[in-house]
Amino acid sequence: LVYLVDAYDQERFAESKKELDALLSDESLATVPFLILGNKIDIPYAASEDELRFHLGLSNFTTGKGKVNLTDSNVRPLEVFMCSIVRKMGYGEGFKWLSQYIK
Ligand SMILES: Nc1nc2c(ncn2[C@@H]2O[C@H](COP(=O)(O)OP(=O)(O)OP(=O)(O)O)[C@@H](O)[C@H]2O)c(=O)[nH]1
Repeated sequence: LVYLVDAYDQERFAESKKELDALLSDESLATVPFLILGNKIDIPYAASEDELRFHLGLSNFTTGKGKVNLTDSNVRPLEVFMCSIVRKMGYGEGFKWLSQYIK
């Protein structure tokens, strides 16, 4: 699952968190890897990765970038990557991270 959040639209972080929480607690998605993309970082004052993680309540839930083997762990892969769709940057790393969990 790829969840794209506008990192500049801070007023809607609470709404984003609510939607994300609903997806995270959906039983039919329990084993689905989650890639959270924080978009629009080309705009000054967009939230940083840490800020976004905090506002989405993910500070203690991300499972690690790079190659992390979670096969026997019962832990759902979840990571935050910052990106700018208009600048064509950042999301490649995110999708690469995600691809290791797709069989
Ligand atoms: N600066 C910037 N603008 C972007 C980027 N990606 C998309 N946009 C612009 O954002 C606008 C659409 O984005 P949103 O308004 O967030 O679109 P949306 O998700 O359909 O809208 P909501 O459902 O209301 O959240 C367009 O004008 C895009 O050009 C980006 O990486 N940087």
